[in-house]
Amino acid sequence: MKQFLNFINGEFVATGKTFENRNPATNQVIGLVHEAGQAEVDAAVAAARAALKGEWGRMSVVRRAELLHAVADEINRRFDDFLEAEIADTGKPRSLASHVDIPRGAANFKIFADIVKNVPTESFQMATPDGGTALSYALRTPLGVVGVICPWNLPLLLMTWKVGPALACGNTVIVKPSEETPATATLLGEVMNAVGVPKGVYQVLHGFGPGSAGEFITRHPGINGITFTGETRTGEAIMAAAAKGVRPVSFELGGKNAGIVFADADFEKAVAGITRSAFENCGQVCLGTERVYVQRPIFEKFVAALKEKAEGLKIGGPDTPGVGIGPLISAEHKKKVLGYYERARAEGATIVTGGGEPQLDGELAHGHFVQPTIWTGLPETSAVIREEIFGPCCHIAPFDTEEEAIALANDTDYGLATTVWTSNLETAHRVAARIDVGLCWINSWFLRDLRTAFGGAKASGIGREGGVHSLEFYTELRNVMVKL
Ligand SMILES: NC(=O)c1ccc[n+]([C@@H]2O[C@H](COP(=O)([O-])OP(=O)(O)OC[C@H]3O[C@@H](n4cnc5c(N)ncnc54)[C@H](O)[C@@H]3O)[C@@H](O)[C@H]2O)c1
Ligand SMILES: O=C/C=C/C=C(\O)C(=O)O
Repeated sequence: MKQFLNFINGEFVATGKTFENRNPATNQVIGLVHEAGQAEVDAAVAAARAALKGEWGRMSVVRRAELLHAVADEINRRFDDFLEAEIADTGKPRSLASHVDIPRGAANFKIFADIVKNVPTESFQMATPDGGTALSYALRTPLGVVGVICPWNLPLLLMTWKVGPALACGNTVIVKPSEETPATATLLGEVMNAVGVPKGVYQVLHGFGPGSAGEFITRHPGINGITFTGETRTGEAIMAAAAKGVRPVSFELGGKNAGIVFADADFEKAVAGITRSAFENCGQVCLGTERVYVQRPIFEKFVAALKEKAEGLKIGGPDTPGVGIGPLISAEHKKKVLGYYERARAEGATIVTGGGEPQLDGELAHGHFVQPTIWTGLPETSAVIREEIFGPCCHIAPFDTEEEAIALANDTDYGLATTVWTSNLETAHRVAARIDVGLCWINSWFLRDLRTAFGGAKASGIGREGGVHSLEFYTELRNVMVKL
């Protein structure tokens, strides 16, 4: 049985207190994960602190950048190892993991290795009251030891999206992968050792949230900042933990994203785009669309077209030929999603397609599969329209005017992402300027320029990461004033 060990101070550490890791496509146990306790967290914080005082803390930004490029190159050299690990942990289609998850795992190190070398800091000259002059300049210094708490939907991508800039800025990191997906974060420990990243710089502690490694990390006084991606309510708990010691937090949280399709949109592109945003990764993407608003003249045609697309998605495991949609991450999450399917039925939704479980056989018979599902006819107050489901489902409603579409899209506690489809650029820019989100895609979805600001407004997050924005969180900025 494969053992997923903690990675502390350059060593892989068993604790003997283990929990099962299962493949979501088969529900088979694929390994045992060694849960870290307070002692392991204390040891990791001490090692991270020592690394800051040692070779890593003295390292030039150019050398740090070289090491991060070497990490990216080693991920690419071991591409298949990371691919197999991610697929086993998530059950997602091989094509998705090989085109999105693993390539971004490497790219997230390269982009920040380059940014951190080339972004200047400010400097000013001033006339002083005594008739002299003064010069001020800014210095960026590392935040220190950063806690990185990760979700299970894009395990390597989302973990390295935080670790990349944190290390580029000279911090050390203690990573707590989701209990559902321990594999790629653990494998990255081998990469760090192989390329020569000093011990204690990158560490991995396995476990859960409350009463386990997650909480122990976020409450530890030796942690100087916390970056977290996960559910909004978890963010609230972590924010409370970070309050003691006034530690800064960077949050990427939940969403209930709208897709707005105007009658003048390129119809086929809009259908394809909403299909991806509703069903990719089995709907387990924070940026995904669970609320679709379609201008009335094309509403019926659009519903029929999305139904056809959803029913054309082949449900299966990572290597099922032509697979279009894989499993949900766990039996618990499947129960949650099916609960919403039932609530929609109970609230009188028109079930355009789906609403239940597919029948798969062989090794997939016990996987956590659900049908891609589309509803219409519910009021905006219904649970499936108010609450994040995080599954392959969406509700479609008609609208008449631009004003109405904006009001519908904004009527949510979340503010993460919107995707807008129109051929009128004036409409596109007007709508983008009035939607209360961190990310607005026009005639596209999940198109990513890593230099841009990424994050959510309202209950979807705190702060922005990406490009130079990551430096704002992962460094302290000191102003030095020199009297001349
Ligand atoms: N905004 C984004 O960029 C983004 C990206 C991916 C996922 N998400 C969100 O993440 C959620 C799905 O991921 P999930 O189910 O893993 O989220 P989750 O909040 O259940 O767990 C995320 C991580 O937090 C840990 N955790 C839980 N409680 C904790 C606590 N009290 N203290 C410290 N750590 C704790 C978990 O062990 C896990 O590692 C969805 O809501 C999705 O919208 C957001
Ligand atoms: O599920 C959420 C996806 C988040 C994606 C990113 O953070 C990214 O593309 O950098």
